[in-house]
Amino acid sequence: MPSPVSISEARRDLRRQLLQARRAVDDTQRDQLRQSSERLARQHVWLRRASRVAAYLSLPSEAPTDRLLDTLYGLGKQVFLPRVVGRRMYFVPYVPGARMQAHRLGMTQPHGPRLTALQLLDVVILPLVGFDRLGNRMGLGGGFYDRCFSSRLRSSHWPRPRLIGLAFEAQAVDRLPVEPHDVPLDAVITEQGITPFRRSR
Ligand SMILES: Nc1nc2c(c(=O)[nH]1)N(C=O)[C@@H](CNc1ccc(C(=O)N[C@@H](CCC(=O)O)C(=O)O)cc1)CN2
Ligand SMILES: Nc1ncnc2c1ncn2[C@@H]1O[C@H](COP(=O)(O)OP(=O)(O)OP(=O)(O)O)[C@@H](O)[C@H]1O
Repeated sequence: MPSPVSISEARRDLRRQLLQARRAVDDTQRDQLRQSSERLARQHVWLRRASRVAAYLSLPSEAPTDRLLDTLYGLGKQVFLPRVVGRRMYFVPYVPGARMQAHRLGMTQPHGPRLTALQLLDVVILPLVGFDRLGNRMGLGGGFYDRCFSSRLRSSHWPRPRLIGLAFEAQAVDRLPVEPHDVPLDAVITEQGITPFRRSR
């Protein structure tokens, strides 16, 4: 059994490799992911039935959300974006064209009223650094999504929100080393389509 220190070290090494793989993705794959996410926003039952969906404003190397945000908004859904303040993350409404605030690491974040109950969200689209075939995820290492959805680890039944990662196939690995606080995904969307994970079907 590896010690917790070696798990977090293994995650750090893997994070570095996966960030490199993400930066190497070409424009064709980026466009394929834009198309795939738009199609799924229109057709997949979890998104079709959703009224409130949270996503994120993508950084240049991340899985792009521009088309997805436009599509969801155009379909009349209430769309939300994450806002990080200190160690906490919460969600505020997405308003196209609204002024954003510069944040660390080149991220921008919206202002706005905070959504108080996370169960009001039907779907959350998460940015990923990597994911594995069991639905484990890796982010930038801030633990923001893990802390936000940590109560999910203690409940056997959690219908909402569905947690869907958005990533390129190049970000997939067979198995990620996981720590007890890591909150798994219900599905991942890549340029090849959507893959639901077993416990969520
Ligand atoms: N586009 C996008 N938006 C996003 C995320 C994301 O991954 N992508 N997030 C996904 O989480 C949240 C913001 N995540 C952040 C993650 C790290 C740091 C940061 O400043 N990290 C420090 C070290 C952190 C520490 O050690 O505590 C740094 O790298 O200098 C800031 C925001 C919400 N919005
Ligand atoms: N529920 C929690 N309570 C307290 N600390 C937590 C919790 N979840 C994660 N953390 C802390 O956050 C840090 C991030 O760990 P991890 O490598 O899992 O990040 P990540 O999954 O890549 O990040 P993110 O969730 O932002 O995408 C760790 O140092 C961990 O101790």
